[in-house]
Amino acid sequence: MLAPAFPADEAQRLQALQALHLLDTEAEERFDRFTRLAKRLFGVAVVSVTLVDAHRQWAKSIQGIELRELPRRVSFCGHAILSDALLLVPDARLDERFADNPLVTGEPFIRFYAGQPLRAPNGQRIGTLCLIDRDARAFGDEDQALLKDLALMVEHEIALLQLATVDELTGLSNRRGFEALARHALSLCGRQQRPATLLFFDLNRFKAINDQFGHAAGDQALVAFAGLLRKTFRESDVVARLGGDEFAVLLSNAPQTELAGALQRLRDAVQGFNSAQPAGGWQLLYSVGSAAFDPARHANAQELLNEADRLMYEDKLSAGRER
Ligand SMILES: Nc1nc2c(ncn2[C@@H]2O[C@H](COP(=O)(O)OP(=O)(O)OP(=O)(O)O)[C@@H](O)[C@H]2O)c(=O)[nH]1
Repeated sequence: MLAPAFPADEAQRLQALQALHLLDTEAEERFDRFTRLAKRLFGVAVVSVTLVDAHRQWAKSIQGIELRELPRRVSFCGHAILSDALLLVPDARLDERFADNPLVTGEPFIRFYAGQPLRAPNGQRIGTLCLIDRDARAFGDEDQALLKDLALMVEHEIALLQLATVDELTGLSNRRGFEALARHALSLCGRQQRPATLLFFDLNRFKAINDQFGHAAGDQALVAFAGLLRKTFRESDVVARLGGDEFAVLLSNAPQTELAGALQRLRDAVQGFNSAQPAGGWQLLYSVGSAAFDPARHANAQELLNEADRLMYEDKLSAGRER
């Protein structure tokens, strides 16, 4: 058996995959309708929209078998993402890469495999739309063209999803993206009894930046603040622009001590940014409210958000009084 190689740009590939926030999410009709359709069109045993993660492949949508996750080592799709072309294996027993693969010699006894790579909006190959069957079979030009078309439609769906959940200006999650990710993170923290904290940020005197320096400068300030948030918090924290000059960060599994450290790092980073601004230029100022998640008090992410918003407002009032 030949374990799949790692693409030369694996780090960027994984980054593109993670930015989509699709891994370990619930099944969704928008993808299931494609796998159902493909299963009917091609008459194969299994169809999957598979994502190839660092050490595993994970199915966002799968029909025909309950097998959501497999080690990347034995993955057919791991091979398919190494090129833009369809990977066609008419009979796995006759292919030295797969003949003694445990998925061929044992359950589910794969014989036929066809995997069309799926690309993220930035072009990185993140997974496949793939067909699997327990019988060897031919797959002619027409079938190949049809599978490619379906894969393009799945890519389109992924791009739409990204448009709907990502803030175009800053590249952070937007409010809708934040709500989906926060729901997921909070239910995990609730179940595992791990702490989670929500930070609500609002820029101070932001309107003045727009008024004095123009809208483009206002946009730059939003992008700069987003960059500082991203740099300060962990990859696993949810960082979002909720709208206008409002931002939120959800830290999961972070004890209060770590929170204080992160807030201090942000203050330092913002101060560093401001002192590097030209004299007479605009400055980044912000207020922040922090609310610890308590499943007994917060029924959902919105209630946690409301509390953090209220505390942010108190912070803003006291900053105003100081001025
Ligand atoms: N440049 C730019 N401005 C925006 C964008 N979205 C919202 N705004 C502006 O952001 C401003 C937000 O207003 P406020 O929240 O009152 O701003 P503020 O001056 O920070 O007020 P305080 O929070 O009380 O200090 C409004 O003038 C909006 O027009 C954007 O994407 N780009």
